[in-house]
Amino acid sequence: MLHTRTTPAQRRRALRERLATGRLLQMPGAINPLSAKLIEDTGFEAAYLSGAVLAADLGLPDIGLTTVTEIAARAQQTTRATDLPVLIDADTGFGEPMNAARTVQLLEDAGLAGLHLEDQVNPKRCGHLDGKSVVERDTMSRRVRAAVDARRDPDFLLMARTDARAVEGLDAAIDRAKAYVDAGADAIFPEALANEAEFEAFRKAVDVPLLANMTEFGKGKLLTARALEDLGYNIALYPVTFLRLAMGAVEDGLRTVKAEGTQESLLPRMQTRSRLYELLDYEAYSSFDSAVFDFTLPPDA
Ligand SMILES: C[C@](O)(C(=O)O)[C@H](CC(=O)O)C(=O)O
Ligand SMILES: [Mg+2]
Repeated sequence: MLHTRTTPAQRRRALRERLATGRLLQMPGAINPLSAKLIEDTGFEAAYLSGAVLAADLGLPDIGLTTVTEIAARAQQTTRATDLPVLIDADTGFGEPMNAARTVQLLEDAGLAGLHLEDQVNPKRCGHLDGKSVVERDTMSRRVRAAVDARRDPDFLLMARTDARAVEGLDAAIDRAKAYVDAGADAIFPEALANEAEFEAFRKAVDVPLLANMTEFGKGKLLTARALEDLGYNIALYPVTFLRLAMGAVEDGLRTVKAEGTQESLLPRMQTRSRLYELLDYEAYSSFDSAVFDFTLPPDA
Protein backbone atom coordinates (compact mmCIF):
# COMPACT_ATOMS: atom_id res chain seq x y z
CA MET A 1 0.00 0.00 0.00
CA LEU A 2 1.15 3.52 0.53
CA HIS A 3 3.57 2.30 3.15
CA THR A 4 6.60 0.17 2.81
CA ARG A 5 7.11 -2.31 5.62
CA THR A 6 10.85 -2.35 6.07
CA THR A 7 13.45 0.16 7.17
CA PRO A 8 16.54 1.01 5.13
CA ALA A 9 18.61 -0.78 7.80
CA GLN A 10 16.62 -3.99 7.32
CA ARG A 11 16.98 -3.84 3.55
CA ARG A 12 20.73 -3.28 3.78
CA ARG A 13 21.01 -6.27 6.10
CA ALA A 14 18.88 -8.33 3.71
CA LEU A 15 21.18 -7.46 0.80
CA ARG A 16 24.29 -8.32 2.82
CA GLU A 17 22.79 -11.63 3.88
CA ARG A 18 21.65 -12.43 0.35
CA LEU A 19 25.14 -11.76 -1.01
CA ALA A 20 26.66 -13.92 1.71
CA THR A 21 24.72 -16.96 0.45
CA GLY A 22 27.00 -17.09 -2.58
CA ARG A 23 23.98 -17.59 -4.85
CA LEU A 24 23.69 -15.27 -7.83
CA LEU A 25 21.40 -12.29 -7.28
CA GLN A 26 19.66 -11.02 -10.42
CA MET A 27 19.25 -7.26 -10.21
CA PRO A 28 16.94 -5.58 -12.73
CA GLY A 29 17.14 -1.83 -13.24
CA ALA A 30 13.96 0.03 -12.31
CA ILE A 31 12.80 2.66 -14.76
CA ASN A 32 10.57 4.44 -12.27
CA PRO A 33 9.08 3.75 -8.82
CA LEU A 34 6.16 1.79 -10.32
CA SER A 35 8.50 -0.56 -12.16
CA ALA A 36 10.32 -1.18 -8.86
CA LYS A 37 7.02 -2.54 -7.56
CA LEU A 38 6.83 -4.82 -10.56
CA ILE A 39 10.40 -6.02 -9.96
CA GLU A 40 9.37 -6.96 -6.43
CA ASP A 41 6.08 -8.49 -7.56
CA THR A 42 7.77 -10.75 -10.11
CA GLY A 43 9.98 -12.24 -7.41
CA PHE A 44 13.31 -10.46 -7.75
CA GLU A 45 15.11 -9.80 -4.50
CA ALA A 46 16.78 -6.48 -5.28
CA ALA A 47 16.50 -3.60 -7.72
CA TYR A 48 18.97 -1.22 -9.32
CA LEU A 49 18.88 2.45 -10.23
CA SER A 50 21.02 3.08 -13.28
CA GLY A 51 22.75 6.38 -13.95
CA ALA A 52 22.07 5.90 -17.64
CA VAL A 53 18.35 5.40 -16.96
CA LEU A 54 18.13 8.30 -14.49
CA ALA A 55 19.77 10.56 -17.09
CA ALA A 56 17.71 9.26 -20.03
CA ASP A 57 14.56 9.73 -17.95
CA LEU A 58 15.38 13.45 -17.95
CA GLY A 59 16.14 13.39 -21.67
CA LEU A 60 19.89 13.56 -21.06
CA PRO A 61 22.86 11.47 -22.16
CA ASP A 62 24.80 9.59 -19.49
CA ILE A 63 27.73 12.00 -19.25
CA GLY A 64 27.55 13.20 -15.68
CA LEU A 65 24.99 15.96 -16.19
CA THR A 66 22.58 14.78 -13.53
CA THR A 67 23.27 16.04 -10.03
CA VAL A 68 23.43 14.06 -6.82
CA THR A 69 20.37 15.81 -5.44
CA GLU A 70 18.37 14.90 -8.57
CA ILE A 71 19.27 11.24 -8.31
CA ALA A 72 18.76 11.18 -4.54
CA ALA A 73 15.24 12.58 -4.99
CA ARG A 74 14.36 9.98 -7.60
CA ALA A 75 15.93 7.26 -5.47
CA GLN A 76 13.84 8.24 -2.49
CA GLN A 77 10.67 8.01 -4.59
CA THR A 78 11.77 4.53 -5.62
CA THR A 79 12.66 3.29 -2.14
CA ARG A 80 9.25 4.52 -0.94
CA ALA A 81 7.56 2.26 -3.50
CA THR A 82 9.28 -1.04 -2.72
CA ASP A 83 10.60 -3.07 0.17
CA LEU A 84 13.43 -4.44 -1.91
CA PRO A 85 17.00 -3.37 -1.29
CA VAL A 86 17.98 -0.91 -4.03
CA LEU A 87 21.53 -0.38 -5.29
CA ILE A 88 22.24 2.92 -7.06
CA ASP A 89 24.78 4.02 -9.63
CA ALA A 90 26.56 7.01 -8.08
CA ASP A 91 28.82 7.53 -11.11
CA THR A 92 32.10 9.15 -10.02
CA GLY A 93 30.67 10.37 -6.71
CA PHE A 94 29.97 13.74 -8.36
CA GLY A 95 33.35 15.36 -7.81
CA GLU A 96 36.23 15.26 -5.37
CA PRO A 97 36.45 12.76 -2.51
CA MET A 98 34.56 15.19 -0.28
CA ASN A 99 31.74 15.20 -2.82
CA ALA A 100 31.77 11.40 -2.81
CA ALA A 101 31.44 11.54 0.99
CA ARG A 102 28.40 13.80 0.77
CA THR A 103 26.97 11.60 -1.97
CA VAL A 104 27.13 8.59 0.35
CA GLN A 105 25.22 10.38 3.08
CA LEU A 106 22.56 11.76 0.71
CA LEU A 107 22.03 8.32 -0.79
CA GLU A 108 21.93 6.66 2.63
CA ASP A 109 19.24 9.18 3.57
CA ALA A 110 17.31 8.24 0.41
CA GLY A 111 16.82 4.75 1.84
CA LEU A 112 19.12 2.92 -0.55
CA ALA A 113 20.93 -0.29 0.31
CA GLY A 114 24.18 0.65 -1.40
CA LEU A 115 25.88 2.43 -4.26
CA HIS A 116 28.71 2.08 -6.70
CA LEU A 117 31.41 4.61 -7.40
CA GLU A 118 33.57 4.42 -10.51
CA ASP A 119 37.12 5.42 -11.34
CA GLN A 120 36.34 7.42 -14.48
CA VAL A 121 37.24 11.08 -14.87
CA ASN A 122 34.57 13.73 -15.20
CA PRO A 123 32.78 14.04 -17.56
CA LYS A 124 32.19 10.31 -17.38
CA ARG A 125 30.60 8.23 -20.11
CA CYS A 126 28.92 4.88 -20.50
CA GLY A 127 31.43 2.19 -19.57
CA HIS A 128 30.79 0.38 -22.86
CA LEU A 129 31.78 3.29 -25.10
CA ASP A 130 35.25 3.99 -26.45
CA GLY A 131 37.32 6.98 -25.41
CA LYS A 132 36.72 6.95 -21.68
CA SER A 133 39.51 7.85 -19.22
CA VAL A 134 40.20 6.81 -15.67
CA VAL A 135 41.71 8.74 -12.78
CA GLU A 136 44.93 7.55 -11.10
CA ARG A 137 44.50 4.50 -8.94
CA ASP A 138 45.37 6.45 -5.78
CA THR A 139 42.86 9.15 -6.61
CA MET A 140 40.13 6.53 -6.81
CA SER A 141 41.36 4.89 -3.59
CA ARG A 142 40.92 8.26 -1.88
CA ARG A 143 37.43 8.47 -3.34
CA VAL A 144 36.62 5.04 -1.90
CA ARG A 145 38.13 5.84 1.51
CA ALA A 146 36.16 9.07 1.72
CA ALA A 147 32.97 7.13 0.94
CA VAL A 148 33.76 4.50 3.57
CA ASP A 149 34.47 7.15 6.22
CA ALA A 150 31.24 8.98 5.46
CA ARG A 151 29.02 5.91 5.69
CA ARG A 152 26.97 5.80 8.90
CA ASP A 153 25.33 2.41 8.48
CA PRO A 154 28.07 -0.22 8.20
CA ASP A 155 25.64 -2.40 6.21
CA PHE A 156 25.31 0.21 3.45
CA LEU A 157 27.07 -1.52 0.55
CA LEU A 158 29.93 0.43 -0.99
CA MET A 159 30.86 -1.05 -4.33
CA ALA A 160 33.80 0.21 -6.37
CA ARG A 161 33.61 0.03 -10.14
CA THR A 162 36.69 0.01 -12.28
CA ASP A 163 36.49 1.11 -15.88
CA ALA A 164 40.20 0.37 -16.39
CA ARG A 165 39.81 -2.84 -18.41
CA ALA A 166 39.11 -0.93 -21.64
CA VAL A 167 41.75 1.71 -20.92
CA GLU A 168 44.72 -0.01 -19.27
CA GLY A 169 43.97 -3.71 -19.76
CA LEU A 170 42.83 -6.58 -17.59
CA ASP A 171 45.84 -6.81 -15.24
CA ALA A 172 45.69 -3.13 -14.38
CA ALA A 173 41.95 -3.41 -13.80
CA ILE A 174 42.53 -6.29 -11.39
CA ASP A 175 45.27 -4.37 -9.55
CA ARG A 176 42.94 -1.44 -9.19
CA ALA A 177 40.14 -3.63 -7.87
CA LYS A 178 42.47 -4.99 -5.20
CA ALA A 179 43.53 -1.47 -4.22
CA TYR A 180 39.89 -0.41 -3.95
CA VAL A 181 39.14 -3.37 -1.69
CA ASP A 182 42.12 -2.35 0.46
CA ALA A 183 40.60 1.14 0.61
CA GLY A 184 37.42 -0.38 2.06
CA ALA A 185 35.19 -1.30 -0.90
CA ASP A 186 32.78 -4.11 -0.01
CA ALA A 187 32.25 -5.31 -3.56
CA ILE A 188 33.65 -4.78 -7.05
CA PHE A 189 32.06 -3.97 -10.40
CA PRO A 190 34.55 -4.78 -13.15
CA GLU A 191 33.18 -2.83 -16.10
CA ALA A 192 33.20 -3.98 -19.74
CA LEU A 193 34.95 -7.32 -19.43
CA ALA A 194 35.18 -9.01 -22.81
CA ASN A 195 34.58 -12.70 -22.20
CA GLU A 196 34.25 -15.55 -19.71
CA ALA A 197 38.02 -15.87 -19.30
CA GLU A 198 38.19 -12.29 -18.08
CA PHE A 199 35.31 -12.82 -15.69
CA GLU A 200 37.14 -15.85 -14.37
CA ALA A 201 40.42 -13.99 -13.93
CA PHE A 202 38.68 -11.33 -11.87
CA ARG A 203 36.97 -13.94 -9.72
CA LYS A 204 40.28 -15.65 -9.01
CA ALA A 205 42.00 -12.41 -8.05
CA VAL A 206 39.39 -10.73 -5.85
CA ASP A 207 37.52 -12.31 -2.98
CA VAL A 208 34.72 -9.80 -2.33
CA PRO A 209 31.32 -10.00 -4.08
CA LEU A 210 31.50 -9.26 -7.82
CA LEU A 211 28.89 -7.71 -10.10
CA ALA A 212 28.52 -8.65 -13.77
CA ASN A 213 27.01 -5.94 -15.97
CA MET A 214 24.74 -7.55 -18.56
CA THR A 215 23.96 -4.36 -20.43
CA GLU A 216 22.84 -4.76 -24.02
CA PHE A 217 24.52 -3.45 -27.15
CA GLY A 218 27.79 -3.03 -25.25
CA LYS A 219 31.24 -4.58 -25.24
CA GLY A 220 30.45 -7.78 -23.41
CA LYS A 221 28.58 -10.96 -24.17
CA LEU A 222 25.23 -11.49 -22.52
CA LEU A 223 25.84 -14.42 -20.18
CA THR A 224 23.04 -16.36 -18.55
CA ALA A 225 22.41 -16.31 -14.83
CA ARG A 226 23.53 -19.93 -14.72
CA ALA A 227 26.82 -19.15 -16.48
CA LEU A 228 27.50 -16.20 -14.16
CA GLU A 229 26.75 -18.27 -11.09
CA ASP A 230 29.14 -20.95 -12.33
CA LEU A 231 31.76 -18.23 -12.76
CA GLY A 232 31.28 -17.36 -9.09
CA TYR A 233 29.66 -13.98 -9.66
CA ASN A 234 27.31 -12.57 -7.03
CA ILE A 235 25.17 -10.06 -8.93
CA ALA A 236 23.86 -10.13 -12.50
CA LEU A 237 22.90 -6.60 -13.46
CA TYR A 238 20.30 -5.71 -16.11
CA PRO A 239 20.70 -1.94 -15.83
CA VAL A 240 18.95 -0.46 -18.85
CA THR A 241 17.15 -3.59 -20.10
CA PHE A 242 13.65 -2.57 -19.07
CA LEU A 243 13.98 1.01 -20.26
CA ARG A 244 15.03 -0.30 -23.67
CA LEU A 245 12.12 -2.73 -23.66
CA ALA A 246 9.57 -0.13 -22.55
CA MET A 247 10.81 2.53 -24.96
CA GLY A 248 10.74 0.01 -27.81
CA ALA A 249 7.10 -0.72 -26.98
CA VAL A 250 6.22 2.96 -26.61
CA GLU A 251 7.78 3.81 -29.96
CA ASP A 252 5.97 0.96 -31.72
CA GLY A 253 2.74 2.04 -30.04
CA LEU A 254 3.12 5.65 -31.11
CA ARG A 255 3.70 4.59 -34.72
CA THR A 256 0.71 2.27 -34.60
CA VAL A 257 -1.65 4.91 -33.22
CA LYS A 258 -0.45 7.31 -35.87
CA ALA A 259 -0.80 4.80 -38.69
CA GLU A 260 -4.00 3.07 -37.60
CA GLY A 261 -5.80 5.93 -35.93
CA THR A 262 -6.58 3.73 -32.92
CA GLN A 263 -4.74 1.78 -30.24
CA GLU A 264 -7.09 -1.20 -30.65
CA SER A 265 -4.45 -3.58 -32.09
CA LEU A 266 -2.14 -2.78 -29.18
CA LEU A 267 -4.49 -3.90 -26.41
CA PRO A 268 -3.08 -7.46 -26.11
CA ARG A 269 0.37 -5.98 -25.42
CA MET A 270 -0.81 -3.61 -22.72
CA GLN A 271 -0.73 -4.03 -18.99
CA THR A 272 -4.42 -4.18 -18.16
CA ARG A 273 -6.21 -1.83 -15.83
CA SER A 274 -6.82 -4.66 -13.37
CA ARG A 275 -3.16 -5.70 -13.36
CA LEU A 276 -2.13 -2.11 -12.71
CA TYR A 277 -4.62 -1.81 -9.87
CA GLU A 278 -3.40 -5.08 -8.43
CA LEU A 279 0.18 -3.84 -8.53
CA LEU A 280 -0.85 -0.63 -6.83
CA ASP A 281 -2.80 -2.63 -4.24
CA TYR A 282 -5.68 -0.33 -5.00
CA GLU A 283 -8.20 -2.44 -3.11
CA ALA A 284 -6.24 -2.30 0.14
CA TYR A 285 -6.73 1.45 0.32
CA SER A 286 -10.35 0.82 1.23
CA SER A 287 -9.10 -0.10 4.70
CA PHE A 288 -8.75 3.67 5.11
CA ASP A 289 -11.93 4.58 3.32
CA SER A 290 -14.31 2.00 1.90
CA ALA A 291 -15.42 4.47 -0.78
CA VAL A 292 -12.00 4.22 -2.38
CA PHE A 293 -12.52 0.79 -3.94
CA ASP A 294 -16.25 0.31 -4.30
CA PHE A 295 -16.42 -0.32 -8.04
CA THR A 296 -16.38 -3.48 -10.14
CA LEU A 297 -13.95 -3.75 -12.99
CA PRO A 298 -15.35 -4.77 -16.39
CA PRO A 299 -14.36 -8.39 -17.26
CA ASP A 300 -11.82 -7.32 -19.91
CA ALA A 301 -10.15 -4.69 -17.72
C1 LIG B 1 25.62 0.35 -15.75
C2 LIG B 1 25.65 1.73 -16.30
O1 LIG B 1 26.64 2.47 -15.63
C3 LIG B 1 24.32 2.43 -16.04
O2 LIG B 1 24.34 3.66 -15.86
O3 LIG B 1 23.29 1.76 -16.07
C4 LIG B 1 25.89 1.79 -17.84
C5 LIG B 1 24.91 0.97 -18.64
C6 LIG B 1 24.85 1.31 -20.13
O4 LIG B 1 25.05 2.47 -20.52
O5 LIG B 1 24.55 0.40 -20.90
C7 LIG B 1 27.34 1.40 -18.12
O6 LIG B 1 27.62 0.21 -18.31
O7 LIG B 1 28.18 2.31 -18.12
MG1 LIG C 1 26.20 4.35 -15.10
